[in-house]
Amino acid sequence: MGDEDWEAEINPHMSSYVPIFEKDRYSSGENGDNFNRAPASSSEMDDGPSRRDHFMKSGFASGRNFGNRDAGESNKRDNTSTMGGFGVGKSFGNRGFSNSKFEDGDSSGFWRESSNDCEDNPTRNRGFSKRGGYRDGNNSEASGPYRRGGRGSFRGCRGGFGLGSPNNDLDPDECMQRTGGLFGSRRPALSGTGNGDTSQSRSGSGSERGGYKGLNEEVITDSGKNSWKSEAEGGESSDTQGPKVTYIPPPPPEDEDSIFAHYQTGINFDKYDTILVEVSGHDAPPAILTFEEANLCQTLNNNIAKAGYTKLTPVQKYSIPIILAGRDLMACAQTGSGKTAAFLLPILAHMMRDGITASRFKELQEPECIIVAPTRELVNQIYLEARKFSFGTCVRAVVIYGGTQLGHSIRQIVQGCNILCATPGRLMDIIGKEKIGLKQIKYLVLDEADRMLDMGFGPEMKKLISCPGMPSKEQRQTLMFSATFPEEIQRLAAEFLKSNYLFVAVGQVGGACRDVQQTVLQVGQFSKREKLVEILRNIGDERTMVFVETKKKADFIATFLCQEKISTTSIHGDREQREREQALGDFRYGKCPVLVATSVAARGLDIENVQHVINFDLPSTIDEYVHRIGRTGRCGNTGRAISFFDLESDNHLAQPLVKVLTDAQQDVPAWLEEIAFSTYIPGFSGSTRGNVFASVDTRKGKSTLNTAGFSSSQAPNPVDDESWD
Ligand SMILES: Nc1ncnc2c1ncn2[C@@H]1O[C@H](COP(=O)(O)OP(=O)(O)OP(=O)(O)O)[C@@H](O)[C@H]1O
Repeated sequence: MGDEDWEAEINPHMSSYVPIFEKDRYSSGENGDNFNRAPASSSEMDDGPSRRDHFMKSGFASGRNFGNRDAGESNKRDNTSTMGGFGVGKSFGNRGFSNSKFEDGDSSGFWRESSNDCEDNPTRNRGFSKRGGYRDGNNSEASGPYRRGGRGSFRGCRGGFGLGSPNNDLDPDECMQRTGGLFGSRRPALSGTGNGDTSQSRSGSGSERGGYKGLNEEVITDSGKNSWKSEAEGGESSDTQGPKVTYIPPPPPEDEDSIFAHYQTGINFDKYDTILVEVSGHDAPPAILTFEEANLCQTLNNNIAKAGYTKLTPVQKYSIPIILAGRDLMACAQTGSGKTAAFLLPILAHMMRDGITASRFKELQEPECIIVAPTRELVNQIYLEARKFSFGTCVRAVVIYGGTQLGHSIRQIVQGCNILCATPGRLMDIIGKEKIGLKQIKYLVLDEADRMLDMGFGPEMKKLISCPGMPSKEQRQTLMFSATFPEEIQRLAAEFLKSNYLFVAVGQVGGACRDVQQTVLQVGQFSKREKLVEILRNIGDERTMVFVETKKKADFIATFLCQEKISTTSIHGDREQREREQALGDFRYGKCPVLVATSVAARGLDIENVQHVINFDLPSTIDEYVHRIGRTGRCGNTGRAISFFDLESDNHLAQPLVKVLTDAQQDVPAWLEEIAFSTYIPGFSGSTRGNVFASVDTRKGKSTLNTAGFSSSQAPNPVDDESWD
């Protein structure tokens, strides 16, 4: 089977640009292997692909203070149902006008996009350097960071995107020929093996390239034609097809300072305590209030202290004792509120208590814990957290994910593996290759569980739990975490969990983080770019993520911003893994303050000091919106989210958006309320687009009618998955 969301099934010659500095760096080694280092170390702790943000910085502290919003609300510690005062949202209709200064810009300066998703316009005053770099009409290659960002950052731009008219679109095949020619001479220099081909994002047929594809996800076949390809038709495990992926991610730094580097909690961290928590299910153990109460071993406590954790977040207060008590758990808590540690710490505590044998080299490893998550960067992040908290213990965490050399994954595993962090496709591959046995599994964790169980990954997860050797749900502990949990997905999840699982809801299930100041602007399609530039110029150098709906648009907008001399990089499923990690690194470490991303970057990524999220395109579901804006305002820090609402295409989101804004006590523009009312359907129970999140544990029966009068939520529309592959 294939890999995870990030896996692009896209023609090799349509992969994205490689920034100049990357090329320079890679080409300095004979095979670029100064970057693609083999995992030579035998250290048990030294494997793992990529870097993490290691800066110690004070949190972003500007923005609104919601200090008094939750006043009087408090956690209770009932065993079965613990309620506080959160979520007393205003019903919509009672909001005034937004004072936004960005209301509905005009269309001047608009530069019309082709409706052709391929966006491969050949030329119009645009030429490209041999390496695919963007040149403007004056033939002057952009310099500095702009040059880097602009280097062919728009895939279609290799054939010339820029100001091309919609009628000038290249046929995808032609585009690929062009780009193939351009990149043919470049790629060998990047190869770790000298085979001249490092592309991890090849279209559908590659052994590791295509990876997992959910139903209806876009695939561009070798012939260059888009096609819809089900997971059964190809994917990562088809080793015989296509060129091998050779990318070996660099190991993360191993010094203690780097391992424990963290950013500061923000001014609103203490306000987490005022959020309502509801625990449902029978015989829930009481919450703990301090780390000491968890009674963890000394090494774990030391690691917690070194990580800078002094106080539990609500999801940790409730989840840790539940997991320590051996219960299955479905937990839903707002973005950036510490769900990762909420499952890692008790699992590690159990492992330490049970005295697992130190891992050692073995051809077949039998980990005690498997953690799956939907994107490569997210599993890598979870791995780094696991490595941090298991520091100084004999527990060995390993990460494997698609887009990297399979042999590298195997080498990491055979050195010893207690906790395996994996994307689904690579995990299934490794299981198929009998490098991982499942008999010892005691903990199965689904992070971003609603995503892991939806129609994209659900079948893969079902396969996982039915793999030979996998202990039955009665025999293992299954833990699910997310910030959103649509009802339908909750029902599916029950199949994975013991019937007496507990459900923890911190705040409103699916609610947005209140530390994010949300603004919705009415901006028509043709005014978006101008508005974006205006906003980014106002923002200055503050770290900003710009979400767009498609991979191609991500490149397009990134290139456009580079033209505007705004240092930008991009991340999406069509980029090679090395490029994605480079882009994320450039963003994390401040080389590029703007990251244009598809929804692949919407979930889980914990990047320090992201101060703004801009939804250039609104996503098609409200849950996706909640995850996207959750890239800012993390861990008690404040952030801002600005969303462009296009009357032509976003009306379906008006109702749930008003609901989310209201619940998070944000201003709701009058025009948005009007649209919400005009599109209001009594008894509305959700559609595949623009649905409203569930508000309770589904075992309680019908979901609670929320303040806006809607009730249910559904799995993401398959169409949305374009940006996830
Ligand atoms: N108790 C704590 N004290 C201080 N920092 C914490 C604590 N718990 C978590 N953090 C930090 O908060 C940040 C966000 O945590 P994490 O990534 O686990 O959030 P999350 O709830 O999983 O978010 P998302 O829903 O976006 O995946 C991380 O940098 C983490 O190290």
